[in-house]
Amino acid sequence: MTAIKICGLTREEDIGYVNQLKPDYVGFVFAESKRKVTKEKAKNLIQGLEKQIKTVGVFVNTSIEEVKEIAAYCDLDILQLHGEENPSYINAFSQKVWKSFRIKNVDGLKQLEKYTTEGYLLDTYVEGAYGGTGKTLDWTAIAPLPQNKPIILAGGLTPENVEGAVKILRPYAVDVSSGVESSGYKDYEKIEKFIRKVRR
Ligand SMILES: O=C(O)c1ccccc1N[C@@H]1O[C@H](COP(=O)(O)O)[C@@H](O)[C@H]1O
Repeated sequence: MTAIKICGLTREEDIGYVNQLKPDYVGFVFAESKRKVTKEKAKNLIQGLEKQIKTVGVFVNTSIEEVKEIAAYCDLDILQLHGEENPSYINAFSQKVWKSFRIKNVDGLKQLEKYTTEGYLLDTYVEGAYGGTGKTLDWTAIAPLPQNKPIILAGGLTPENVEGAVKILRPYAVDVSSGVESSGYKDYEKIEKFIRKVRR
């Protein structure tokens, strides 16, 4: 079954939503973003999270020392590196790493070959932005995905389009932030629908 990550949790309400709906992973953004949380806030939210839900910290070109400090402080399970981190950078951590790749077209998939990592996250290339844009990839243009790598599909997924994306690309996991928000906050109904569409 395709795993699900709900990214960009910022409030105690959000923790209540995911504890009920049980995605496999939830994400906390430590990079510059409208969803950015401090390590203290993230730790506090994580303390209220059901133990079976894995935690992912999202970082963009942060120093190794700072990522290590936040990961240990919040006891993160996975580090999602969403900037220009190079292949040697990702070997610095004891946690599992998901490296993000911003994809313009099928040629963008060549970047994955340079990295050996636990997960390969594909996000839509948007000029001047690192992620969380809500912009959708052209999935048919990048199909079929490399079968020898765990791919996490991200970028503009919504409760309406996720089923089609999974059918076309069969990723290991799907990752959503903007598509399950209303007025800038996580929306219970949208998260419920997103998870139902993936798992049915
Ligand atoms: O969510 C953010 O604000 C963010 C900021 C900087 C880097 C990554 C970010 N989020 C990740 O972006 C993708 C796509 O999100 P969306 O569904 O298109 O909004 C996803 O992997 C988020 O984890």
